[in-house]
Amino acid sequence: MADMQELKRQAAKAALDRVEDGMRLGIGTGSTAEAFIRLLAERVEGGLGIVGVTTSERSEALCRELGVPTATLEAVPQLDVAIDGADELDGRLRLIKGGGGALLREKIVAAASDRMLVIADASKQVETLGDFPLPIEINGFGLIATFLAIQKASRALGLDPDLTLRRVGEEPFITDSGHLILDAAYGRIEDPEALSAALHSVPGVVEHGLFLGLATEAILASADGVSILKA
Ligand SMILES: O=C[C@H](O)[C@H](O)[C@H](O)COP(=O)(O)O
Repeated sequence: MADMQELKRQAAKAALDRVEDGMRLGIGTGSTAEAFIRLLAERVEGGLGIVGVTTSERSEALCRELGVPTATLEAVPQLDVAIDGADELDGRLRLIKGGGGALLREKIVAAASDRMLVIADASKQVETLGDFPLPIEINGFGLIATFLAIQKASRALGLDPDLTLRRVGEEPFITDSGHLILDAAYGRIEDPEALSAALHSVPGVVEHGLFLGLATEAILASADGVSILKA
């Protein structure tokens, strides 16, 4: 049976088949996106001409190391396709992202792209989102007030998440954009659209990891091969 990393690589490989010469690519973050970057670098070395806009300092560093050409989103503000992993996805291509803390840039890049292609091992597909704690990127100012406001907005929807400030060792995790992350364990999110609107109503929330109406296709790899989900 194929191991998890090999499944990620297979999904990434199938995504690479959709990349054409001259494309402007949004390049995601995480272990699956990293597998994609490594394969992409081989194609670039073989002469494929693309430009990538990365979604994290981590992906940017890997692209530079491997010779994948990148540009800023300021320089290339419209992209053909964003290719990125996910922490969870449902049958309607609604996603939870941000396990690696890159959700804000990932969402900006996905929204700037004509299409968003999700690459993942098939275990990421779920019936109902919410098993994976939802990452919520918040401003550091008024952390406790924002924590309480998220709790209140969630409770108004009948949800009572466990909220945990993400840390690296003893220190709070800081995103590439200088914010904090609260991981919100909801259990089941029956109405992601309502939760998204509720979270956006909290001023201290910069962005959350629910990606709704952004993904256009998912490539899911399992031991049985690769399957495609379309929006
Ligand atoms: O912030 C990180 C991203 O949203 C990742 O794309 C997500 O966490 C999936 O990562 P992985 O491919 O490592 O499972």
